[in-house]
Amino acid sequence: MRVRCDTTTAWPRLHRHFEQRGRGFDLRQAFTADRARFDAFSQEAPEIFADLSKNLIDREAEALLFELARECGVEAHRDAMFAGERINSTEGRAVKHWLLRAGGEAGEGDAVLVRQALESMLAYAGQVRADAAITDVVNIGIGGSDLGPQMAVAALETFRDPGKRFHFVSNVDGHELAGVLRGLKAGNTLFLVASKTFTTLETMTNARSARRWFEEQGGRDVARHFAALTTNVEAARDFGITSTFGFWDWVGGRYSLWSTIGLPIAIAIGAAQFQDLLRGANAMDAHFRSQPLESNLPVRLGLLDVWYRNFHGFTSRCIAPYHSALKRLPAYLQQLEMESNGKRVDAQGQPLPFATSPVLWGEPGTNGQHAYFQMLHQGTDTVPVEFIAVRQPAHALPVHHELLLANALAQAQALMQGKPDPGGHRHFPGNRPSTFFLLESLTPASLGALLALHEHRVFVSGSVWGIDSFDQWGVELGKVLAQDIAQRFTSLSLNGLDDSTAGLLRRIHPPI
Ligand SMILES: O=P(O)(O)OC[C@H]1O[C@H](O)[C@H](O)[C@@H](O)[C@@H]1O
Repeated sequence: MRVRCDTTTAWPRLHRHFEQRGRGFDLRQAFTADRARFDAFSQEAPEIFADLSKNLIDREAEALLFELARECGVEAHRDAMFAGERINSTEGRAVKHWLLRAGGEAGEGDAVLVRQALESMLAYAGQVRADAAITDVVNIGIGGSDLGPQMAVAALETFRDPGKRFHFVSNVDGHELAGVLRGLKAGNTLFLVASKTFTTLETMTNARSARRWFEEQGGRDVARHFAALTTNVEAARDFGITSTFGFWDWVGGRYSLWSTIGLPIAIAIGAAQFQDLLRGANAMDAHFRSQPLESNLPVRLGLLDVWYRNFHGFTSRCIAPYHSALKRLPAYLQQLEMESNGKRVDAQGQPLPFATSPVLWGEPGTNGQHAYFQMLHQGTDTVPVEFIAVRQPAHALPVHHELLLANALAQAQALMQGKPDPGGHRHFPGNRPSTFFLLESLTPASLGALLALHEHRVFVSGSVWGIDSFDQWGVELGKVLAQDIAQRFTSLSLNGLDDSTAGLLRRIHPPI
């Protein structure tokens, strides 16, 4: 039974605790008063060590948050997801992306389908890897059919087949596709058309243009040069693609990199490494399913997110990966969190009287330090920062890695400690919160664990808020209106349009 957070007994107690101890909380004093704070607020999880101690939270608040989670039924909700119940209630669907990485276990039903789909995808990836004529792989997809694979292929660059280049075309903006096509030869290119629904305007437009280009370039064998990754295999066949790799409606788009949507990753890193990616995620699934709330990293993070959003009132979170290969991680996490929890009603459609998803944003460090960290240190808003650092570099350049890690540590330290200066401009208030994630090295397994950690953390806050984290109705209206406006380019009609849209359209398309 799901219980919305604001109807629990823990909720008003958290409010009271925040007024008494949370609002004026001082990190520096907290460390002085509690020599065990680092240990109490550190958490080991598969592949990841997390230091939560530099956050504006005390043990009492965290204890109340665990009570909140219990009252909200977060554990039962989690178990319902892992039992395959239709917890995506507004779409009437189960949520089983975790099954895609449950690997190897004897199973039946969907588990068998998963294994077959994975085997055929990995076999195909192997063929492509062995095919020296294919030098360029172009993934055409958007949203979940782009962000996950693009992020992972970049993150795992050191594991990549050096004989192939990877391109990601997502935008309907023809500049993107045209720019990629310019450098390609039809005979050496494999296009992967990635779309869960196989109806998405951007992807279908790009796929049609890619096929036209392929034919115009004298490309023949469409079967060899195009593959489709989709739940709508029939539509892919109608499009003329015979190499199709299916998945299921119980895999949400933003949770789909573990499915056949992960084919570009599998081509890039090979079957064994792709299996490691799944294994790492699976280890985090096991942690999330089995650890008591008090030592459960996704739970601790998800509850901290609730504490910050609903009590401290923080509106955003900065993602600072101190690893340049994680450059697409902030964009990936934006979709994961903001599309999942950017909701203003609960699962029953009732308006929520409290805030939900924060804004996520960020860039790799140290670059961000020379751009917007000014605001993080001295701006008027408090923005919790999440550092992601990797202990072992994958290069042999001396000096760089120590400097990189020193900077990550120093920024977290500076945010917390601050620096008094009566002069004003040089004053750093400090007491600015951060979380520090440390991976031993950036591998398929640690990446898998990091991503699953974030999936489950988003699950936890969404669960406390009582929302359906697995639908995305908010993306529909713009799609419908875009079709209407696109038709006006030929109908030349402004009927029924608001004055601003009509005025702009007249400027863009003068005959209207
Ligand atoms: O994979 P597709 O069906 O093409 O969907 C691609 C993306 O577009 C949709 O509008 C949703 O906002 C995303 O959740 C989805 O990942």
